[in-house]
Amino acid sequence: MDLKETAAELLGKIRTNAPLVHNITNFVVMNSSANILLALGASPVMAHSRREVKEMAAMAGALVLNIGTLEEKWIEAMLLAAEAANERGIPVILDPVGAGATAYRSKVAETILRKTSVSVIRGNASEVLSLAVDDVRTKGVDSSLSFSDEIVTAAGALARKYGCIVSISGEKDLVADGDRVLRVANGVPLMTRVTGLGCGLSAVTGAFCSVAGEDLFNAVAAAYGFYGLCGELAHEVSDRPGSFYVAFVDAIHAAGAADIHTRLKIESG
Ligand SMILES: Nc1ncnc2c1ncn2[C@@H]1O[C@H](COP(=O)(O)OP(=O)(O)OP(=O)(O)O)[C@@H](O)[C@H]1O
Ligand SMILES: Cc1ncsc1CCO
Ligand SMILES: [Mg+2]
Repeated sequence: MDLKETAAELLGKIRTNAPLVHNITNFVVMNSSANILLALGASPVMAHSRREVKEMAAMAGALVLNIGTLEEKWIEAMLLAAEAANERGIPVILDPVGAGATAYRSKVAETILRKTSVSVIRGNASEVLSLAVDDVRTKGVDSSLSFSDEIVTAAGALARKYGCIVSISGEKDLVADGDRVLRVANGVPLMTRVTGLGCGLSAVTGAFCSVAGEDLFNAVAAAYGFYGLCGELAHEVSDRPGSFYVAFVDAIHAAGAADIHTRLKIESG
C-alpha cells in the first residue's frame, strides 16, 4: 500500500475508533495538545499522578511522554506509565523537549530511553542530536540547528541504539529507523511561531501509532505528513500566529483523505 493510502486509512481508523491517548506532558501544552487530539478524532487524557498512571496507560492506545516542564515526581510517573505500556505492547512516544539545553533534561530523556522501551522519539533537530552525540547544546526548547548529513546519521544511530523510530521535525521532517529514512516536506514555517505545535505533533504521532498495528514507521511518517498539510491548509486562512493556531485546529478536524491524496509529500532517502 502506498503512503497516501496508509495515511488515509489510519486517519479513518482514528476517527472511527477514537483511541485513548494518554499524555504525561508539560503545563504549556496540556490544553493545546488535548484540543489538537480532540479535533483529530482521538480521545485525549492528561494524567500524571503516580497513583493512577499505570492504570491509565494500561487502557490507552498510546502513551506520550513529554519532558517540557519536568518535576521529580513526574519522572517516576513517566517510568511507571511506560512500564505498564511496555507490558501490553502499547506504543510509547517520547518528546525530549529541551534535551541538550540542561544536563537535567538530557539525563532524564536518557533514563527514560534506557529503562523503558520507547517506540518513537519525536523531537527537533537540536534535541535529537544532543541525545545522539555528546556536547551538543540546545537553546531553550526551540531548535537552533537545521538539517545536515550529520543529523541524518545521528538519527539512524540513535534509532539503532534504542531499537526505536527517531523522527525529527523541521523544514523537512525526517523519520528514521536505523535502516530506512523518510523525509516529509509538508508544513509551513509559521508552525514554529505558535508554542507547542511540536508537542501537538508528538500527541498526534501517538494517535496514528495507536491504530497502526506493527507498522509504526509508516504511521509516524503519515502523522507528520498529515500534521504538516494541516499547517498548509491553515496558512491559506491566516498568516498570523494567533488566528493561524485556530485555523490549524480547524484544519486538523476538517482535513480528510482527499487532502492527503492531493498534498501529502513523503519521499524516501
Ligand atoms: N521551517 C519549517 N518549514 C515548514 N514546516 C516546519 C518548519 N519548521 C517546523 N515545521 C513544522 O512545524 C511543526 C512543529 O515542529 P517544530 O520543529 O517547531 O517542533 P518543536 O521545536 O518540537 O516545537 P515545540 O517544542 O515548540 O512544540 C512540525 O510539523 C514541522 O514539520
Ligand atoms: C515553551 C516551553 N517551555 C517548556 S515546554 C514548552 C512548550 C514547547 O515545547
Ligand atoms: Mg518540541
